[in-house]
Amino acid sequence: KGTTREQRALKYLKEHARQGDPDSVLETFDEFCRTQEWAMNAAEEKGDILDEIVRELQPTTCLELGTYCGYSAVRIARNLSPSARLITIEVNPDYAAVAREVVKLAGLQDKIEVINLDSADVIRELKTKYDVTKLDLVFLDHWKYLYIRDIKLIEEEKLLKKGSVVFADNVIIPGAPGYLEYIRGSKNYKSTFYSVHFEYMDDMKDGVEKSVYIGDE
Ligand SMILES: COCc1ccccc1-c1cc(O)c2[nH]cnc(=O)c2c1
Ligand SMILES: [Mg+2]
Repeated sequence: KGTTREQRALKYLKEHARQGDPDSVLETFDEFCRTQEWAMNAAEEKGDILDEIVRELQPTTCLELGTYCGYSAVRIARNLSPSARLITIEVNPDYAAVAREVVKLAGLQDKIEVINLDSADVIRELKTKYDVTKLDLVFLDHWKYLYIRDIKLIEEEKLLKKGSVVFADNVIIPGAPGYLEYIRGSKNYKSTFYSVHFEYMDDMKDGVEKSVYIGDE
C-alpha cells in the first residue's frame, strides 16, 4: 500500500481522535490496535501501571527511551504538572516523524520533546545540552539489549537521585535478561516485577519492572 503501519495509525488518529485531547488520542490508538492493526504501545495493564507511577511520583523531568509513535509519551505527559517535561528519544526517523504528529494531535508539544538520535549520544548531553540536572522518571522501552547500556550510562552521568524511578517494559517478551540481572543485583535499586498481559493480546503474558533508585546521589 506504500504506507507504513505507523502512517496508517496516524491517519486513523487524525480522522477519529479529538484534536488537543490526550485521552481521546490514547483511546483512539487503542481502538486502532484492537480493531485494525496491532502496534507495540505500552498500553492497557502496562499503561495503567505507568499512569499510577506518574500520578504518585509527580515527576518534573522524565526521560523515555523508545518513542515509537508517541503513545506512552502522551500517556506520561497527560499526567504531568504544568512545568514538568518529558524528553523522549527515538532512533528511527520514520517513527520519530509520526510521534511528533501524535504529540501535536494530543496538544502536548509544549511538554514533550521528541529527539531523533541514538539514546546513548543524548544521555551524554542531557546536562550540558538539554538543561537536565536530575531525572525523576526513566521509561525504558527501546531495544532490549540497550537497557543495560543506557542505565549504566545514566548512572555514570549521575542523573538519578534518591526516589527516581526506572520503569522497564518487555522484561519477559522480548525479554531483557541482562538488564533484570543487573538491576535486581544492584544495591542502588529496590525493584518490583509486575506480571502483565502483552499489549492488545489477552492470551499472552509479559512483564514490567519498576526500580526505585536508593543509591548515593
Ligand atoms: C516490533 O516487535 C514487536 C514485538 C513482537 C513480538 C514480541 C514483542 C514485540 C515488542 C513489544 C514491545 O512492547 C516493544 N517495545 C519496544 N520496542 C520493541 O522493539 C518492542 C517489541
Ligand atoms: Mg514495549
